[in-house]
Order: sequence, then C-alpha cells, then structure tokens
Amino acid sequence: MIVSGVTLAAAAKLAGAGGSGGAAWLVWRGMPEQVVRRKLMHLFRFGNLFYKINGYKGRELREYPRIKRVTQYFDRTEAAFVVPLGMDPELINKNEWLFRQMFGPGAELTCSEDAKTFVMQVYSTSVAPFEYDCEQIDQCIGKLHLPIYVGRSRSGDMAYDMVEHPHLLIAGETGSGKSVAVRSVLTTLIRTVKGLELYCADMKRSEFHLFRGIAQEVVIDAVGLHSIVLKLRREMKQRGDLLDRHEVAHVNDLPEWDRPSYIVLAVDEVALLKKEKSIMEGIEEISTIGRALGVFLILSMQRPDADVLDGKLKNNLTVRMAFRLPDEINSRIAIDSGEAAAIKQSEKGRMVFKLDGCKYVQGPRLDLKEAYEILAPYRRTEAVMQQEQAAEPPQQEVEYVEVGLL
Ligand SMILES: Nc1ncnc2c1ncn2[C@@H]1O[C@H](COP(=O)(O)OP(=O)(O)OP(=O)(O)O)[C@@H](O)[C@H]1O
Repeated sequence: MIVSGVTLAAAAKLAGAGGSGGAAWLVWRGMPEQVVRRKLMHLFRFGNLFYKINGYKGRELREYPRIKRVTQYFDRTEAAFVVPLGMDPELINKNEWLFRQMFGPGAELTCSEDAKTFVMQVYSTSVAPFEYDCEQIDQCIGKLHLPIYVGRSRSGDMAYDMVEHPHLLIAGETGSGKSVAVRSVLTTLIRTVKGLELYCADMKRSEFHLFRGIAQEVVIDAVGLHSIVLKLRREMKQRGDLLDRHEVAHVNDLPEWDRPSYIVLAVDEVALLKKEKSIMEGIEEISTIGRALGVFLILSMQRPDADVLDGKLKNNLTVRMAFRLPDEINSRIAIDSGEAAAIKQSEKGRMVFKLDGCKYVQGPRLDLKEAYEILAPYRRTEAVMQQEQAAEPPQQEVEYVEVGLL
C-alpha cells in the first residue's frame, strides 16, 4: 500500500485507522519532510551543487536546485528536485555518493529524460536474498545479445548487455558472494547465448569444474591460461581481418553467415597472475580491442590489487561488481569509492554495482548443486570432448611463460 502526497502525521493516522501497528511503525521510519528538505539544501550548498551566475558588478550568484516535492511511501521517502536551466546534470550524477553519505546507503538517484528533474529515493529496507530463477531472469534479460543478469535493486531486476558494456570485474572478500555471482553470470550466459564460446581459468582451483564439458576449455594454471590467451590473440587477429574484408567496425555488423560467435574468457582470482607478464599483456590486449571483435572478459578477484588493475586494464573493465571488501582502499581500487567496505559481513550476495554510477544490488543465490542441474543439458559427453581434442590443430606459437606464484 502506498501513502503518497500526505503529511507524516496524516499518514500515521491513516495507518493507525487501519488498525495495523506494523504499518504505523513503517510510516514513522520515514524522514520528516522538513528534515529531507534541510538535508538536501545542506548537500547542495556544501557539495557545490549549484549553478553560478555572474550578478551585478561581477558578484557571484548561486542558483540551487529547486526541491519540487517530498513524498513518504511505506518503504521509502522520495524527493524530486529540478536543476536550474544551464546546470550540467552530470554534476549531480557524478556526486551521487554525496546523497548516500547524507541519507545512507538506501539512497538512489534517477534523472528524468528532460535532464532537469532528479528523483532521490531513500529506502528503509534492503532487498531480501532470493534464489536464481531461470524464468524470471529470462523475462528480465529479454533480447540482449550477451546478457549479464546482475540481480535485484530496490527499483527492480537489473541486467545489461555485455556487447554494449564490455569486460566485467567482480571483486569481493572471501565469503562475500563473489563465486556465487560468477556462477550465476556464467550460467545465464550459457543458457541464453547460442554458440557462446566460453574459456575458464580457475587460478584458485575451486569453482570452474562446474563448466567442464560446457566451456571450450577449463584450465587451472598459468600454463593453460597462457595457451588460451595465445589462441584468443590469433582469433582476434583473424576477426580483425574479417571485419576489414567486410568493411565493418563490429562483429555484430557482419552478415549472419560470416558472423563469429561471442567469446567470453572468465578468469577467477586474476590477482594471482600479477607476475605472469605475457598473460597480463594478453588480457590487457583483449580488454583494449576485444569489444569490436566479440571477445569479452570476466575477471574476478578477492582483493583488488592496484598493480594488477593498473590504469589501462581498470579503465577497460567498464562494469564492476564489488561485494564486501575489507577496507576503503580496496573498495576505491575496485569502484573508485569506499562504499563496498560498508557492506556488512552478514550481507551475502550484496554488491555495489558500478555502471554509469553506483547502485546497491542483491545478486541471486545459486548453489553449486542447482547450477549443475541447470547446466546438465549443455554438457558435452567425455567422448565428444576427446574427439574435439584430437581435432584441435597443434599450437604453432610457443612463448615463454613466467610461472611465478603458480
Ligand atoms: N546472492 C546470495 N544470496 C544469498 N547468500 C549468498 C549469496 N551469495 C553467496 N551467498 C552465501 O555466501 C556464501 C559464500 O559465498 P561465495 O562462495 O560466493 O563467497 P566468495 O566471495 O566467493 O568466497 P571465496 O572467495 O572464499 O570463494 C555461500 O555459500 C552462500 O551461502
């Protein structure tokens, strides 16, 4: 039930009249309108969110966003404000973190299409954990080419197309839900993308056995990953030539009869490869040119490492999922803000999802046994895999691999 456009006192009376003590408690958990207005004005002032006008004798005049309304709902407080004409709305978007600092982690911002009106929603409850549900996920992803189902935010289920936003980083300390997220993301890709070529490198040797017989290859050490990287480099070269022949810029623009499959390389615990220079170079190359060629990366790590995520690779990992991280420094390396360190240890599967700003999202829970069941129809038999191995051409190029930690 929604209580909209009424004062708090009236809302409380309404709830009381309904005879529901629980409902009244929920209403009173909302923030009084004056408090919201005062906090917003404070935030505009101290966060420098205003439009400067040169007034009489060069005096600086400030025009602040105008608060249009504050509405109390049972599960959230909503405030709409309009930025002054001429003010760049990006200034508000870039400072979304300020709203969370002021109103808590439950604050979310959306901008209307006219680029003037913003709606801030402050939720009093977080999204409850939920199970991976194929049907509901398929509904959410619709016709995305390479769908990444993220999870559920307070505004609904979230998914995006990896073709548009390539290369994903998943970070989180041990027990935070990172492996479950990798499992769920890959399970969705396998189920829904026809002809997907998946390569898995399991540097921790813990999780990717699930994808054996489904992925093209599952390797568990640097030597195996090095051979995959070489293979993908050759494949990217061939795909580049193909684009050139057809005079197009992206594999999606190729005619269907000559269009190669999407390739996804998933590497678990990529930080362990820090000393493997040639592998890291290969990964960086994929991150730089892979998008147009239909080759994508999913990298996961427990502790975001500034040496591994140096400027170039980090910038190319356009989408980030940060589960709980041990401290602000790690969180900043992963998502350029300290918010992942504020996720509680008990909040399993909760992440800060970064794509055009940050959002709190709850990932779906998918346990290993269930994932095995869902993926059973996609698994090749041992005999088929042996035939494939026999048909594989011998590697022409052998390069030195520095086997450091592994
Ligand atoms: N989305 C989720 N919803 C509810 N519970 C979850 C979710 N994700 C993970 N969990 C719980 O948290 C536990 C740890 O999750 P997971 O194995 O993914 O951690 P991890 O971050 O990968 O740790 P490690 O790096 O040590 O493997 C799971 O066994 C599960 O019980």
